[in-house]
Amino acid sequence: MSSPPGPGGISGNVRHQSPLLSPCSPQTGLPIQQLFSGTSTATASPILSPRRLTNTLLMVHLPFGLHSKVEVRTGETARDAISRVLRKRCIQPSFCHVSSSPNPRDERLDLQEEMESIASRLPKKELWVHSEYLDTISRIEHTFQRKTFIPPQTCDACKRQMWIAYRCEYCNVKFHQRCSSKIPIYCDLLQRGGEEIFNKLRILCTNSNNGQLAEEILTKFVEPTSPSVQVPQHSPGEREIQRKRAVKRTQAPNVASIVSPANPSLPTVPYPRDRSSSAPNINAINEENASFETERIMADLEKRDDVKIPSSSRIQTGAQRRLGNRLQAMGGSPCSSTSPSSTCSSPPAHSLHPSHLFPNAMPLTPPQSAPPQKVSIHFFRGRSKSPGDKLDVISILGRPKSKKVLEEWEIDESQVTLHCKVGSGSFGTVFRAEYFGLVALKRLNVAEPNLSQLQAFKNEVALLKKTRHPNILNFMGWIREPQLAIVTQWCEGSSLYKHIHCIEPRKEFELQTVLDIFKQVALGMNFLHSKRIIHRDLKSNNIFLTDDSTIKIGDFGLATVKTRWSGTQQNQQPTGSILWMAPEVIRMQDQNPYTNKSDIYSFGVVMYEVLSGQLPYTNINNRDQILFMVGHGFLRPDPSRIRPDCTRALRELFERCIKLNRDDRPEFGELSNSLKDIALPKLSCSTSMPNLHFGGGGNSSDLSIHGRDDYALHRFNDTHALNTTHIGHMV
Ligand SMILES: Nc1ncnc2c1ncn2[C@@H]1O[C@H](COP(=O)(O)OP(=O)(O)OP(=O)(O)O)[C@@H](O)[C@H]1O
Ligand SMILES: [Zn+2]
Ligand SMILES: [Zn+2]
Repeated sequence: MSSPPGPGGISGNVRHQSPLLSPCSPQTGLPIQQLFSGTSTATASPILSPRRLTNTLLMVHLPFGLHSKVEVRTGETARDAISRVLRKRCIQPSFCHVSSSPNPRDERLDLQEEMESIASRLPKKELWVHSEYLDTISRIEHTFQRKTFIPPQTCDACKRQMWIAYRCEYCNVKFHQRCSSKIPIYCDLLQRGGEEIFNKLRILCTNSNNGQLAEEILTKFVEPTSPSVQVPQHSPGEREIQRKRAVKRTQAPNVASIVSPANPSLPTVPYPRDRSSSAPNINAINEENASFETERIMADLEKRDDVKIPSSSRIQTGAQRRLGNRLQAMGGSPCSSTSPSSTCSSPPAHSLHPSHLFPNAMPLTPPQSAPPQKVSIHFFRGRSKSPGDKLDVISILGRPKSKKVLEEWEIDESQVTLHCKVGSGSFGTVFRAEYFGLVALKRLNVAEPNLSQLQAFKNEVALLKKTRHPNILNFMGWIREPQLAIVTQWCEGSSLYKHIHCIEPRKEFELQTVLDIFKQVALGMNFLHSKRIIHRDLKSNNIFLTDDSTIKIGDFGLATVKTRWSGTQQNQQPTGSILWMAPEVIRMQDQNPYTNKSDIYSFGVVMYEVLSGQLPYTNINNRDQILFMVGHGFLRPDPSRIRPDCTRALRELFERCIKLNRDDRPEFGELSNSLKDIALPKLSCSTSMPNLHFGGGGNSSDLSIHGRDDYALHRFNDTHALNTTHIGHMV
């Protein structure tokens, strides 16, 4: 996999300028002062140098307000050490220089020098990587506006048509809300063009270390009509665009006035920039213009001997090129340097490069040290919203009330009549309701979903739509306002949990019924797994028994929502009910411990509930102790509690499902077949184990919070103690 370059970077298949090379490159023609690029030097060979760590860390301040700690390694040059950090963040080293002060105009450091000796001279152990150039042409955050596109346009991420979507006012990247995780993290201001960027680049040309770069870009992109550049013949359409663009230029404000030398720590160029100074121009002509310009410049650059254009760029479409940074042609290194000291050790942030946008796109997560708000959902508020506006579902997904257009499977809540609250789980509250018949409406506990939560919700809804199976609870739609909710088929017959643990007098299923329940659950789960859906919360509470003796599995899907909803806790702590959690889920050592096999484990616990008529570990009042012991394999549901008429084959299946090592557990397909093969003795139950009629216990008062207190004890976050005398089985 080739790693994506950062702003101004080039893609991985281009011969790169190693940071090991010296600063004077005849190949690129870049100025000598660009210390990060250059030709080879005899000094500093980190391949041969010993890599002893000195235990010293330097704080390195990076462009875009990022920062990072850099390990000082014996024998490593500053160029190698800092390049490594920059590439991780998809920032092109050749556009940067380093100094020991926050002022970009202060003296630069010689990057041939070893980090160790530089560090010894720095009292505060701090370095600054400056790039006035990058800071002028890009920034870390976009400014998104929700827009209606008439006629529809193409999403830059998924390439599908879009009518209502988002567009960055500055770089013109446009995308469906659902595609937001695939757009680049850096906003490419050159995409917008215009007088402002033109002026800034002009100032850079004369005043900055990045002067030559700025000039190249200025002549190649922003000022195509400059006399130094041959302008190819445009079509009549292009000429019209050029004409309109010229008009726009004359109207654009003179940004020189925003340059403020008042603060001595700031350079005399707009650094940092003031972006509120001019109204953004987001008209379509600009977009088209950017596209023509980019394509023309790319074609022009391709003819140059000293510039290597990545082949991926040649086959890009106009839209991709708009997103891709034309600067990639101007020299620099790909992320995947051959230098052993400059490989990317962590997933890079988004860059402007199109290859980053499309396949293998990473979620829109800021680099570790980036201020989180910069890429947060708050950019989706748009400027037109009043400052006090709360970010809620409506503001993100909202449309004018008068023109309510429902999306696929979306239900208008005014069409639903709520009857009563049935109960609440870890991530929502369930209501019995009426929507063309009885339904269950689950309102999700989320007042202010962030973008990834909303996205997760929509993704989950897309999954729910695929689930049509007799043993899977029917999904009927979702509700946007006033609160995110899902609507499913109603199960009058109540859950397996209530049948086993709550409804009095306690009844026990006939063994044939037990087998039937297991078979149906296994069929439903096998179907879910065939659709690549992991339930993650399979338990007797989520298995419903209907009047016609059919089992329905509910509460699957929304799995991502279940974990993401808990925000930053996501990967540190399992959420939900602990008794059904597989040991590997409890341990949470993997990034994602949920697999088909963790569902199988949960099914094993359900088998235990049905076969023993009780919950596991009811003798242990301490939840942490249960977690610790189950997680380490010291405790498991006690097979000796299983009813005596249970066949050996069934018992063995149960024991396989709860194996500590998940590889030792079966899949639901195999389990289904094994259950089919189980033959029961003719007289399987005593008079103390009456058959259960699925329809029993199913009136609306039974459906209230009946049994919830009992059940709540087993939730992960509950602090009550358990108080029964049955024992768990120590392994
Ligand atoms: N489709 C349905 N028909 C009938 N009752 C339902 C339906 N869906 C949920 N319920 C009931 O509503 C209550 C709350 O369900 P909910 O899914 O919110 O919690 P849970 O499954 O117990 O816990 P969690 O969601 O944390 O796993 C439960 O008692 C459940 O049996
Ligand atoms: Zn899209
Ligand atoms: Zn942008």
